[in-house]
Amino acid sequence: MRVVVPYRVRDPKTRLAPVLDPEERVAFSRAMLDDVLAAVWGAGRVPEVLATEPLDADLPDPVAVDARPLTDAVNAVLDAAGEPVAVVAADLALATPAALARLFDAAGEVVLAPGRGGGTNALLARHPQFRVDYHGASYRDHLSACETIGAHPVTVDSYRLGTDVDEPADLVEVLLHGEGVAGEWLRDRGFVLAVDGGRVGVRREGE
Ligand SMILES: Nc1nc2c(ncn2[C@@H]2O[C@H](COP(=O)(O)OP(=O)(O)OP(=O)(O)O)[C@@H](O)[C@H]2O)c(=O)[nH]1
Ligand SMILES: C[C@H](OP(=O)(O)O)C(=O)O
Repeated sequence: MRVVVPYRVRDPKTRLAPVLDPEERVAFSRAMLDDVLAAVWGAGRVPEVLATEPLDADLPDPVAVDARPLTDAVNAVLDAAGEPVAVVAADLALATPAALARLFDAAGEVVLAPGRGGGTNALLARHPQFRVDYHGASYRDHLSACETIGAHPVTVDSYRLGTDVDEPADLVEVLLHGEGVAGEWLRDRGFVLAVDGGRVGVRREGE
């Protein structure tokens, strides 16, 4: 089984622009990538980064470069793989080896780990005809794709795999549940939990 981690190098995490400047979004995105890669290694697998352009820093992991949009780049891997392929998003800052093992070890022709808001945060394609269709309600689209090819989808119900960091509100989860460098990165830059009555958010000290 291969494990592919797609990663958008330039101008990542634009939905975090309200709280991070462009340079910070690059650095935070990279911290989350490092956490995901460490979790894949910890699960006993070798992660293959699928980057939109060459990464400027050396990585112990194989890096392939494909500038095509996410869906096309991942489907090109599936077209050529000839073996099961897991795809794990690089913004799963809560991913742990144990959480990923639930995906990697799950039985099924197509295993899906949905994210909040309808996305597909991670998947494992064993069925040779399965192809991805990311963005929008991709989880629903992937279920439909399974029906079209006659594959039985299995869903991994995981809080850690279900938490992709897209919006400022998601930073709460990283501060509370992250076990890697992304949480440290936020704390080092003054991000703290802000509890106001029944609401939990984040604020940046000094702001
Ligand atoms: N290889 C590749 N990876 C991508 C591409 N778009 C997104 N990704 C990665 O896929 C994961 C989920 O995508 P998004 O949540 O949309 O990440 P993003 O595009 O940086 O975030 P936004 O700018 O807020 O949409 C992230 O880890 C991205 O790095 C792409 O076009 N190619
Ligand atoms: C990869 C994509 O992420 P989103 O754009 O939904 O955050 C998806 O989950 O389909």
